[in-house]
Amino acid sequence: MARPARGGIVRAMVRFDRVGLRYPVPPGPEGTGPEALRDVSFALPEGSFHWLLGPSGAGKSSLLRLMHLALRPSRGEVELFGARLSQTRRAALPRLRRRIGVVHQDFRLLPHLPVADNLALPLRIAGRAEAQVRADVEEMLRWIGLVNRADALPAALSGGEQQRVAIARAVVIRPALLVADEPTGNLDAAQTWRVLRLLGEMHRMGTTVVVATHDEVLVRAHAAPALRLEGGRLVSHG
Ligand SMILES: Nc1ncnc2c1ncn2[C@@H]1O[C@H](COP(=O)(O)OP(=O)(O)OP(=O)(O)O)[C@@H](O)[C@H]1O
Repeated sequence: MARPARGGIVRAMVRFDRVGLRYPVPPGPEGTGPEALRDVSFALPEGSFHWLLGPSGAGKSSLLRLMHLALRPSRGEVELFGARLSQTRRAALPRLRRRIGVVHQDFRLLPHLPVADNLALPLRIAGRAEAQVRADVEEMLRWIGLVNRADALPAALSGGEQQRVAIARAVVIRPALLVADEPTGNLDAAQTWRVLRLLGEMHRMGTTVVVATHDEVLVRAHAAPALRLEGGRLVSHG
Protein backbone atom coordinates (compact mmCIF):
# COMPACT_ATOMS: atom_id res chain seq x y z
CA MET A 1 0.00 0.00 0.00
CA ALA A 2 1.50 3.36 -0.97
CA ARG A 3 1.26 6.41 1.22
CA PRO A 4 0.55 9.69 -0.54
CA ALA A 5 3.23 12.37 -0.16
CA ARG A 6 2.56 16.11 -0.12
CA GLY A 7 -0.46 17.10 -2.16
CA GLY A 8 -1.64 13.49 -2.44
CA ILE A 9 0.94 12.62 -5.10
CA VAL A 10 2.72 9.31 -4.54
CA ARG A 11 6.43 9.73 -5.26
CA ALA A 12 8.53 6.96 -6.78
CA MET A 13 11.23 5.82 -4.34
CA VAL A 14 12.86 3.65 -6.95
CA ARG A 15 12.58 3.87 -10.71
CA PHE A 16 14.29 1.63 -13.25
CA ASP A 17 14.11 2.77 -16.87
CA ARG A 18 15.18 0.16 -19.45
CA VAL A 19 17.93 -1.09 -17.19
CA GLY A 20 20.44 -3.66 -18.44
CA LEU A 21 23.29 -5.22 -16.51
CA ARG A 22 26.29 -7.18 -17.69
CA TYR A 23 28.83 -8.37 -15.16
CA PRO A 24 32.49 -7.88 -15.95
CA VAL A 25 33.66 -11.41 -16.60
CA PRO A 26 37.45 -11.72 -16.16
CA PRO A 27 39.66 -11.27 -18.02
CA GLY A 28 37.64 -9.14 -20.45
CA PRO A 29 36.82 -5.47 -20.01
CA GLU A 30 33.85 -4.41 -17.88
CA GLY A 31 30.48 -5.13 -19.39
CA THR A 32 31.40 -8.09 -21.59
CA GLY A 33 29.73 -10.87 -19.60
CA PRO A 34 26.29 -12.35 -20.29
CA GLU A 35 23.35 -10.07 -19.63
CA ALA A 36 22.05 -10.56 -16.08
CA LEU A 37 19.24 -8.00 -16.58
CA ARG A 38 17.62 -6.78 -19.78
CA ASP A 39 15.40 -3.84 -20.45
CA VAL A 40 13.94 -3.74 -16.93
CA SER A 41 11.53 -0.86 -16.21
CA PHE A 42 9.35 -0.29 -13.15
CA ALA A 43 8.64 2.25 -10.43
CA LEU A 44 8.11 1.58 -6.72
CA PRO A 45 5.99 4.16 -4.92
CA GLU A 46 7.13 5.59 -1.62
CA GLY A 47 5.88 3.44 1.25
CA SER A 48 5.13 0.36 -0.87
CA PHE A 49 5.97 -3.30 -0.13
CA HIS A 50 6.99 -5.48 -3.08
CA TRP A 51 8.02 -9.09 -3.43
CA LEU A 52 10.76 -9.82 -5.94
CA LEU A 53 10.20 -13.27 -7.43
CA GLY A 54 11.71 -15.51 -10.07
CA PRO A 55 13.64 -18.76 -10.51
CA SER A 56 17.29 -19.15 -9.56
CA GLY A 57 19.49 -17.09 -11.87
CA ALA A 58 16.60 -14.85 -12.96
CA GLY A 59 18.43 -11.74 -11.76
CA LYS A 60 16.84 -10.99 -8.36
CA SER A 61 20.10 -10.41 -6.47
CA SER A 62 21.44 -8.40 -9.40
CA LEU A 63 18.40 -6.14 -9.37
CA LEU A 64 18.72 -5.63 -5.61
CA ARG A 65 22.46 -4.84 -5.96
CA LEU A 66 21.55 -2.08 -8.39
CA MET A 67 18.90 -0.86 -5.96
CA HIS A 68 21.28 -0.64 -3.01
CA LEU A 69 24.04 0.91 -5.11
CA ALA A 70 26.46 -2.01 -4.97
CA LEU A 71 26.44 -1.92 -8.79
CA ARG A 72 25.75 0.56 -11.54
CA PRO A 73 23.69 -0.44 -14.59
CA SER A 74 25.37 -1.14 -17.94
CA ARG A 75 22.39 0.40 -19.73
CA GLY A 76 19.37 2.50 -18.85
CA GLU A 77 18.72 4.62 -15.78
CA VAL A 78 18.26 3.86 -12.10
CA GLU A 79 16.62 6.60 -10.07
CA LEU A 80 16.55 6.55 -6.25
CA PHE A 81 14.72 9.11 -4.11
CA GLY A 82 14.37 11.24 -7.24
CA ALA A 83 18.13 11.23 -8.00
CA ARG A 84 19.24 9.83 -11.36
CA LEU A 85 22.34 7.76 -10.78
CA SER A 86 23.81 8.61 -14.18
CA GLN A 87 23.87 12.22 -13.06
CA THR A 88 24.95 11.62 -9.47
CA ARG A 89 28.57 12.25 -8.55
CA ARG A 90 30.44 9.37 -6.93
CA ALA A 91 31.01 11.55 -3.85
CA ALA A 92 27.25 11.83 -3.36
CA LEU A 93 26.67 8.05 -3.30
CA PRO A 94 27.43 7.47 0.42
CA ARG A 95 24.67 9.89 1.37
CA LEU A 96 22.20 7.97 -0.83
CA ARG A 97 23.45 4.65 0.57
CA ARG A 98 22.70 5.79 4.12
CA ARG A 99 19.03 5.96 3.12
CA ILE A 100 19.01 2.28 2.17
CA GLY A 101 18.98 -0.68 4.57
CA VAL A 102 20.15 -4.05 3.25
CA VAL A 103 19.47 -7.54 4.62
CA HIS A 104 21.20 -10.62 3.19
CA GLN A 105 20.34 -14.30 3.44
CA ASP A 106 23.64 -14.96 5.27
CA PHE A 107 23.16 -12.12 7.81
CA ARG A 108 26.68 -10.63 7.40
CA LEU A 109 27.04 -9.52 11.00
CA LEU A 110 30.53 -8.61 12.20
CA PRO A 111 31.57 -11.81 14.02
CA HIS A 112 33.98 -10.21 16.50
CA LEU A 113 31.47 -7.63 17.77
CA PRO A 114 28.70 -8.34 20.30
CA VAL A 115 25.13 -7.90 19.12
CA ALA A 116 24.79 -4.44 20.71
CA ASP A 117 27.93 -3.18 18.94
CA ASN A 118 26.78 -4.60 15.61
CA LEU A 119 23.63 -2.51 16.03
CA ALA A 120 25.55 0.53 17.25
CA LEU A 121 27.99 0.59 14.35
CA PRO A 122 25.78 2.32 11.74
CA LEU A 123 24.80 4.93 14.35
CA ARG A 124 28.44 5.57 15.30
CA ILE A 125 29.43 5.85 11.64
CA ALA A 126 26.60 8.37 11.22
CA GLY A 127 28.14 10.37 14.10
CA ARG A 128 25.29 10.00 16.63
CA ALA A 129 26.01 10.94 20.25
CA GLU A 130 26.80 7.94 22.44
CA ALA A 131 23.73 8.45 24.70
CA GLN A 132 21.52 8.38 21.58
CA VAL A 133 23.35 5.30 20.29
CA ARG A 134 22.66 3.45 23.56
CA ALA A 135 18.98 4.46 23.54
CA ASP A 136 18.48 3.45 19.89
CA VAL A 137 20.27 0.12 20.35
CA GLU A 138 18.13 -0.64 23.40
CA GLU A 139 14.96 0.17 21.45
CA MET A 140 16.06 -2.07 18.58
CA LEU A 141 16.92 -4.96 20.90
CA ARG A 142 13.48 -4.67 22.47
CA TRP A 143 11.84 -4.58 19.02
CA ILE A 144 13.55 -7.80 17.93
CA GLY A 145 13.07 -9.49 21.32
CA LEU A 146 16.78 -9.91 22.07
CA VAL A 147 17.45 -7.53 24.98
CA ASN A 148 19.04 -10.38 26.94
CA ARG A 149 21.49 -11.21 24.11
CA ALA A 150 23.03 -7.73 23.80
CA ASP A 151 26.48 -8.93 24.87
CA ALA A 152 26.49 -12.19 22.90
CA LEU A 153 28.64 -12.66 19.82
CA PRO A 154 26.65 -13.42 16.64
CA ALA A 155 27.95 -17.02 16.51
CA ALA A 156 26.22 -17.72 19.84
CA LEU A 157 22.81 -16.87 18.32
CA SER A 158 20.52 -19.06 16.23
CA GLY A 159 20.16 -18.25 12.54
CA GLY A 160 16.79 -16.63 13.13
CA GLU A 161 18.15 -14.51 15.97
CA GLN A 162 21.08 -13.42 13.79
CA GLN A 163 18.68 -12.45 11.03
CA ARG A 164 16.60 -10.38 13.47
CA VAL A 165 19.81 -8.57 14.48
CA ALA A 166 20.66 -8.07 10.79
CA ILE A 167 17.23 -6.51 10.19
CA ALA A 168 17.63 -4.24 13.21
CA ARG A 169 21.07 -3.19 11.99
CA ALA A 170 19.64 -2.45 8.54
CA VAL A 171 16.92 -0.18 9.93
CA VAL A 172 18.61 1.37 12.98
CA ILE A 173 19.38 4.57 11.07
CA ARG A 174 15.78 4.67 9.76
CA PRO A 175 16.36 4.10 6.05
CA ALA A 176 13.69 5.17 3.58
CA LEU A 177 14.24 1.99 1.55
CA LEU A 178 14.79 -1.53 2.92
CA VAL A 179 15.89 -4.30 0.54
CA ALA A 180 16.15 -7.91 1.64
CA ASP A 181 17.67 -10.70 -0.45
CA GLU A 182 16.21 -14.09 0.53
CA PRO A 183 16.08 -13.02 4.19
CA THR A 184 14.39 -16.24 5.30
CA GLY A 185 16.33 -18.61 3.04
CA ASN A 186 18.23 -20.16 5.96
CA LEU A 187 15.48 -20.07 8.59
CA ASP A 188 12.93 -22.51 9.98
CA ALA A 189 9.20 -21.77 9.80
CA ALA A 190 8.88 -20.10 13.23
CA GLN A 191 11.81 -17.78 12.61
CA THR A 192 10.58 -17.05 9.09
CA TRP A 193 7.30 -15.67 10.49
CA ARG A 194 9.14 -13.49 13.00
CA VAL A 195 11.31 -12.04 10.24
CA LEU A 196 8.28 -11.46 8.02
CA ARG A 197 6.54 -9.70 10.89
CA LEU A 198 9.52 -7.34 11.38
CA LEU A 199 9.61 -6.52 7.65
CA GLY A 200 5.84 -5.91 7.71
CA GLU A 201 6.20 -3.60 10.70
CA MET A 202 8.86 -1.56 8.89
CA HIS A 203 6.47 -1.24 5.96
CA ARG A 204 3.61 -0.12 8.21
CA MET A 205 5.91 2.56 9.65
CA GLY A 206 6.31 4.01 6.17
CA THR A 207 9.50 2.34 4.89
CA THR A 208 9.55 1.24 1.25
CA VAL A 209 10.35 -2.50 1.35
CA VAL A 210 11.50 -4.93 -1.36
CA VAL A 211 12.00 -8.61 -0.51
CA ALA A 212 13.43 -11.23 -2.88
CA THR A 213 12.28 -14.74 -2.10
CA HIS A 214 11.71 -18.23 -3.48
CA ASP A 215 9.24 -18.96 -0.71
CA GLU A 216 5.74 -19.07 -2.19
CA VAL A 217 4.23 -19.81 1.23
CA LEU A 218 5.62 -16.53 2.48
CA VAL A 219 4.27 -14.67 -0.53
CA ARG A 220 0.80 -16.13 -0.02
CA ALA A 221 0.90 -15.19 3.68
CA HIS A 222 1.66 -11.53 2.99
CA ALA A 223 -0.37 -10.23 0.07
CA ALA A 224 1.59 -7.55 -1.78
CA PRO A 225 2.46 -6.64 -5.37
CA ALA A 226 5.31 -8.57 -6.96
CA LEU A 227 8.03 -7.93 -9.49
CA ARG A 228 8.63 -11.20 -11.32
CA LEU A 229 11.88 -11.81 -13.22
CA GLU A 230 12.69 -14.54 -15.72
CA GLY A 231 15.98 -14.78 -17.56
CA GLY A 232 16.87 -11.21 -16.60
CA ARG A 233 13.60 -9.74 -17.88
CA LEU A 234 10.74 -8.34 -15.86
CA VAL A 235 7.82 -10.54 -16.90
CA SER A 236 5.18 -9.13 -14.58
CA HIS A 237 4.66 -6.33 -12.11
CA GLY A 238 1.65 -6.13 -9.89
N1 LIG B 1 29.18 -11.50 -9.58
C1 LIG B 1 28.77 -12.04 -10.73
N2 LIG B 1 29.59 -12.14 -11.80
C2 LIG B 1 29.17 -12.67 -12.96
N3 LIG B 1 27.91 -13.11 -13.18
C3 LIG B 1 27.05 -13.04 -12.15
C4 LIG B 1 27.42 -12.51 -10.87
N4 LIG B 1 26.34 -12.56 -10.04
C5 LIG B 1 25.34 -13.10 -10.77
N5 LIG B 1 25.76 -13.40 -12.02
C6 LIG B 1 24.95 -13.97 -13.10
O1 LIG B 1 23.83 -13.11 -13.32
C7 LIG B 1 22.65 -13.87 -13.53
C8 LIG B 1 21.61 -13.48 -12.49
O2 LIG B 1 22.08 -13.89 -11.20
P1 LIG B 1 21.39 -13.45 -9.84
O3 LIG B 1 22.25 -13.92 -8.73
O4 LIG B 1 21.07 -12.02 -9.92
O5 LIG B 1 20.04 -14.29 -9.89
P2 LIG B 1 19.01 -14.66 -8.71
O6 LIG B 1 17.65 -14.59 -9.31
O7 LIG B 1 19.30 -13.83 -7.53
O8 LIG B 1 19.38 -16.17 -8.39
P3 LIG B 1 19.26 -16.97 -6.99
O9 LIG B 1 17.80 -17.06 -6.70
O10 LIG B 1 19.87 -18.31 -7.32
O11 LIG B 1 20.05 -16.19 -5.97
C9 LIG B 1 23.04 -15.33 -13.47
O12 LIG B 1 23.28 -15.77 -14.80
C10 LIG B 1 24.33 -15.30 -12.68
O13 LIG B 1 25.18 -16.37 -13.07
